[in-house]
Amino acid sequence: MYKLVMIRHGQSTWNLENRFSGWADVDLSEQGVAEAKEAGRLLKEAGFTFDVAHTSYLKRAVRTLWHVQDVMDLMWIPVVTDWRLNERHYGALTGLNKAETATKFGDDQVKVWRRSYDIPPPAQATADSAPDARYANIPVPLTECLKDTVERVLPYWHDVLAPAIRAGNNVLMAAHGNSMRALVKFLDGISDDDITELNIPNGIPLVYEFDADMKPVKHYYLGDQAEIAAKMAAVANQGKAK
Ligand SMILES: O=C(O)[C@@H](CO)OP(=O)(O)O
Repeated sequence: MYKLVMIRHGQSTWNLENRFSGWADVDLSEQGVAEAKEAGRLLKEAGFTFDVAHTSYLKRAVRTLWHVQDVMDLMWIPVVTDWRLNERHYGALTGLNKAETATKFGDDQVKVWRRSYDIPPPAQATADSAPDARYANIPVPLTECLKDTVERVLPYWHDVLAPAIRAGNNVLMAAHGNSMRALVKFLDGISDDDITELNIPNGIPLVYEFDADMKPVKHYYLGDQAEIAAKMAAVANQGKAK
């Protein structure tokens, strides 16, 4: 049985403040650290182990991975970081409070920006003025819709993750709400309309099992299912005016 375990980072400081994060490199909150450790505990308890881990260039995902590795006593495994697992770029919304943005533009508009498949948030006027060495050789976007994110995440799946899993490696991927939505959309064949209702909770391991053709046969979240459902609903509600 081939498996992939994905995990969205634990709560970040900007999740806590309810701000659009995108490519802003914000760290985990105290709760986020606790969620990451608990994810490691659940994975260990359920008997998982990993040969390699993949994560983004953003510290909230990297640090989540570190905590999981630490709790699982797997700090020695190879870790690959890649910008293609980054969160969706939130354009000009980056840093804004989600509820305040909904008060200003309406819940429906914010839902379009957060969850529609092919309508991007307004673009940043210009690229960030301070060049960041990690992005020196990549096409940094000024905004992204989920479709744009799919277009960078899927090559990573086909060229890197799927071959590694198919070769017999136990792979762990620590990433973000929307880079995971991009991969899940593909794996589960979710339509452009239905993907608008999918929300990924922070810090909960999501296990995918595949057949020999790498077609998903089963997926499930590890942990208390009622708590997970509540966390997913909370993510959906972040974009509503208070
Ligand atoms: O702010 C973001 O970058 C993402 C994930 O935290 O938020 P949303 O759930 O609104 O897409």
